[in-house]
Amino acid sequence: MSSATKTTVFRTVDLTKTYQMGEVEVRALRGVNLELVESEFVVLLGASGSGKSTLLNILGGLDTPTSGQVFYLDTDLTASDDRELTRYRRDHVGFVFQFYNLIPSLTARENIELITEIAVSPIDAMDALEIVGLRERANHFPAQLSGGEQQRVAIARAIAKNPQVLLCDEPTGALDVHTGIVVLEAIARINRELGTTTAVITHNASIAQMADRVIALSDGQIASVEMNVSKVNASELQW
Ligand SMILES: Nc1ncnc2c1ncn2[C@@H]1O[C@H](COP(=O)(O)OP(=O)(O)OP(=O)(O)O)[C@@H](O)[C@H]1O
Repeated sequence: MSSATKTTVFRTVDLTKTYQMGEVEVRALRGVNLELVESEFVVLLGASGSGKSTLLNILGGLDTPTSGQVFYLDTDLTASDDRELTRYRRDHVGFVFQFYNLIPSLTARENIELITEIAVSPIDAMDALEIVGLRERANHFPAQLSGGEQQRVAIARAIAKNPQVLLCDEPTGALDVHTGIVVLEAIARINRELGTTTAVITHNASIAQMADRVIALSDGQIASVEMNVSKVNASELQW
C-alpha cells in the first residue's frame, strides 16, 4: 500500500512552541507542518536544540504547543483538556526514553503488567517480552539485567498496551553500538509485525537508514524530509 492511501495518524499545522525564560524567548518550534501515516517508521534527526524532543512530546500529549494544531487521527489534541490528553497518552501512545525508568523492586514481567492491568486492549506481558527477545528474563529484576536488556523491557512495556504509536527519544543514547543495534532491531520488529507507527529521535545519522522517512529539524523548523528507497536492517548498521 503506498503512503498516499494510508491513514494519516498525526498532522501538525503551523506548530510553534515558545518558552519564556525570564526576558528571553526560546523559540523551540517555529511553524512545523508534518504528517505521519499509519505503520510508518520515521527517524527525526537534528542538532541538539533543534526542537526534536519538543515536537515528539507535543505529538505524545506530554506538552502543548504555543500555537498551531496537532491532530491525532480526527482528534485535535490542541483542543483537548488535561484529562483528555492523559487518556490519549494512556490509550494510544507508547513512550521510550533514553533512560529506562523501570521500577527496581518489580521484575521485568511485573513492570510490564503494571501497564497492561490498566490498558484497554493490552498484549500479554510475556508476548511483549517475546517480541523484544527477553521471554526467558521475565522474572529478573532490573538490576539483574544489562542496560540494553533494561531498555528492551522498557520497549516491551511501551508496546504491551498495544499503542497505535511508539515515540522513542534517543532510545540508544545510553548504549554501546552492539547493544544499541539489538534495541533498534526490537523497535523495527514491533513496527513491522504490529504495524505500530514509530518515530525515533536520534543524533545518529546512520540510524536514519532504517527508516521509511527521515525528517531533519533545524532551528525549530523542518529542514528536509527524505524517503528511503530501501531500508537497511538494524543488524547492518555501523557507527
Ligand atoms: N522546558 C523548557 N524551558 C525552556 N526552554 C526549553 C525547554 N525545553 C526545551 N527548551 C529549549 O527549546 C529548544 C529545543 O529543545 P529540544 O529539547 O526540543 O531540542 P532537541 O532537538 O530535542 O535537543 P537534544 O538533541 O539536545 O535533546 C532548545 O533551545 C531548548 O533549550
